[in-house]
Amino acid sequence: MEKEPNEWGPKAWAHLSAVRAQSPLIQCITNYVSMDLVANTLLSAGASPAMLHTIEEIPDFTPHVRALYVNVGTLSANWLPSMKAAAQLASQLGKPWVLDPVAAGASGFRLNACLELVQLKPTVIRGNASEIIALSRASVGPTKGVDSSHESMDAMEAARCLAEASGAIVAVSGAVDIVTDGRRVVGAHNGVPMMQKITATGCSVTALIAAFVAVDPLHAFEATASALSVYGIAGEMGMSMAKGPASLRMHMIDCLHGLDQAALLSRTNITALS
Ligand SMILES: Nc1ncnc2c1ncn2[C@@H]1O[C@H](COP(=O)(O)OP(=O)(O)OP(=O)(O)O)[C@@H](O)[C@H]1O
Ligand SMILES: Cc1ncsc1CCO
Ligand SMILES: [Mg+2]
Repeated sequence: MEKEPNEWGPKAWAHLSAVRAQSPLIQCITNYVSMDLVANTLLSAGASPAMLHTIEEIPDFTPHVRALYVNVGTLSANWLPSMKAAAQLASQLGKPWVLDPVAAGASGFRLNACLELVQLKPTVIRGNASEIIALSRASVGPTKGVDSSHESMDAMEAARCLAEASGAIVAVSGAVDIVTDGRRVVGAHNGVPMMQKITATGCSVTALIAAFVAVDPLHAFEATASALSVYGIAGEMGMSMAKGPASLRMHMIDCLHGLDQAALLSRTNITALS
């Protein structure tokens, strides 16, 4: 899609600059597969990651973080109480927290856990299309007008309903990343398909959303779209040097770290979808 110059480039630059200037501390309760890439993505963006998940540490540590990230990728029964305790504390303290409902529909246990976490008022929920459709169906029932066989259209409607019902900003990643608050819908058109061939790029962009929301908690919708676009730009720039997924992973971290204002302004591609 043709890129439209609009106010989003300067917004995304302001968010990335604020993360670099403030280095917000982000607590990550994430899956074993993603821990390394999530921490390195946050560091390369200028944020400060801390992978603490033991329930005994939450009362001391969570009050000091700027945002919390919860990801259910390798969920087990003994981790769920930590996730819920940290989310509840973040909500009580007015700190933003972001949920990644990995494989939400894979089992009853996982779906129930995600529904319980949604009850604790995440600021943002980011998943792929099937995760958001599964979570939305389980929370609000089948979405109306789902006569489309096009997954991204279904996902947009599911995201809108989930956002309305939960009060969260909902983001769906894909060829075009969709972001909605239940009323507004924007699409972030950056990124390359090869990003899907690296495990935990989705987990990592959700962590980046947490860092962007940490520095602009009153504009979580804008911060979420900015983070998705910035991560996509790192993918595009990294792809020009990559030989395959493994080198793309490395180049994405380098490009996120080195991303300058000119490249970001010329590449940010966020448009209204409604
Ligand atoms: N077809 C595509 N074209 C461009 N970018 C894409 C495409 N598909 C995904 N992406 C980008 O890849 C990143 C990961 O999104 P994806 O939808 O693969 O997440 P995910 O399924 O949750 O991944 P994981 O669970 O492995 O972390 C996002 O930044 C998204 O914008
Ligand atoms: C592969 C995988 N399995 C559980 S979590 C995870 C990382 C991507 O979400
Ligand atoms: Mg995922």
